[in-house]
Amino acid sequence: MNKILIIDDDPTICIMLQGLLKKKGYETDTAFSANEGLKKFGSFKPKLVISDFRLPDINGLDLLKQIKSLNPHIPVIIMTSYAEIRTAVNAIKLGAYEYVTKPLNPEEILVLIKSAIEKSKIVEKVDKPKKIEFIRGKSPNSVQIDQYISLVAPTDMSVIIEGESGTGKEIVARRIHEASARKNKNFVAVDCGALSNELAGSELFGHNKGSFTGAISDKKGQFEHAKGGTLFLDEIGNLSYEIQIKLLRAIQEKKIRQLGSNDDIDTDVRILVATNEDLIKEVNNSNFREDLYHRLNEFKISVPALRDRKEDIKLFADNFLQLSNQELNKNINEFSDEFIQKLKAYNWPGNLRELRNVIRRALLLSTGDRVETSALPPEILHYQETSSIDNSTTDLKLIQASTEKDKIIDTLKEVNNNKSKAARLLNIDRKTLYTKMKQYGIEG
Ligand SMILES: Nc1ncnc2c1ncn2[C@@H]1O[C@H](COP(=O)(O)OP(=O)(O)OP(=O)(O)O)[C@@H](O)[C@H]1O
Repeated sequence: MNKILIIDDDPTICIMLQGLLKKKGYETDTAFSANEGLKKFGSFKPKLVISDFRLPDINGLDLLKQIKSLNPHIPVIIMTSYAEIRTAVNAIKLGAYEYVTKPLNPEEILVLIKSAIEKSKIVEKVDKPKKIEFIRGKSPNSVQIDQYISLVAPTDMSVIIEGESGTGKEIVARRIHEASARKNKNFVAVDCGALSNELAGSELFGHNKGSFTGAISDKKGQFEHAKGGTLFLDEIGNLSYEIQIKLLRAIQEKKIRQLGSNDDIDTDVRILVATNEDLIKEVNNSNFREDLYHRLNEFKISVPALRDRKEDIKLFADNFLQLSNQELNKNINEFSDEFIQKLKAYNWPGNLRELRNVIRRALLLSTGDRVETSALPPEILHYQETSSIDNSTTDLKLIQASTEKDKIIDTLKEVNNNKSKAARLLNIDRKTLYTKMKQYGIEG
């Protein structure tokens, strides 16, 4: 039976989820704090964790990091409020499987849990990739990505795929693999964002029994699993300098060495990497090796943010509606015009992942034969009024506030939410930064 650990300090949520999951045949356990959750993680050995973001002791992101360092393959679903969507996006960068917004929708949870557990079984077995539903956009940006994919796929070139979280970088990588001569071999995706130094070495290159505490048996690395196929390294900027050196050697010499071994193993993999940082900046800051950067940068694809391809929103929304209809066994086939207008007005910090989630949830909440704006979360429904300013406004104070807010959000993103760094770059003190974040409703 599949075991699920629920972590939330709100007993009502725990009881609700426990009841729901038990009915569907899952075995569950609950914890009311992160520390209790970590303890139960060791003893209960769940197949999936669903955790609140706001916990009384450790915040959800730190808990996620700790869980991932114990088991990088475990799917973790983070529960959050809509106002915390940027944090949810960060959770995805750190390897969370998905986020769900409160109030929880039971059907949404069940659909996510089912697909997360199925997907984690695929990872365990390192199966052939599942056929993916890639939606081609029509905007000039999207058309160009498609052209780049067709151009680079048949070659064996390494590719850097850059773009914000949720823009579809992994899907682009899978598409490159599927259009390449390696398509009948494995596509192996490794989330480097969630790996500690030691784990990264063993995950990528494998290890021999006894090479470090906890290495109880020999283990093949993902390089070997991807033999003949494609290795996709997500969040590449997160790898330590030491691992970067090993990776460079693996690419240059086509040889790897398992941790604790003196023997070389030949490799034949195509490397695709993704990043949502500016890798050049990381090279200039000496966080990323320049030689590795140039090796990887044989070709670069920049996947645009959804807000920069708004012409595609209707197309993506229609496709996600069809997918959600299948997933949820529903049959609602259109949106009201106002619904689409609201989608176009919003700024989509979580990009396509957020759009897909919003559509799935809207479908769940819809009872008529059309999806109406009432099924939108308040953040999107009221976006124009609260979060952005009309281009035609002449109110200088409003313009100044909006620019300031955007600058703070961008800077925080740039420095991975490090408040001290952000304050320094913005030339204000930390206290002022916190006051402004509170004033503009920016989640930290
Ligand atoms: N072109 C596309 N066609 C269909 N679905 C897409 C497309 N691009 C993105 N998506 C959807 O958005 C979700 C996020 O995509 P993906 O995981 O590839 O993004 P990412 O940029 O790799 O995210 P992260 O930076 O968080 O790893 C996918 O699960 C998929 O549902």
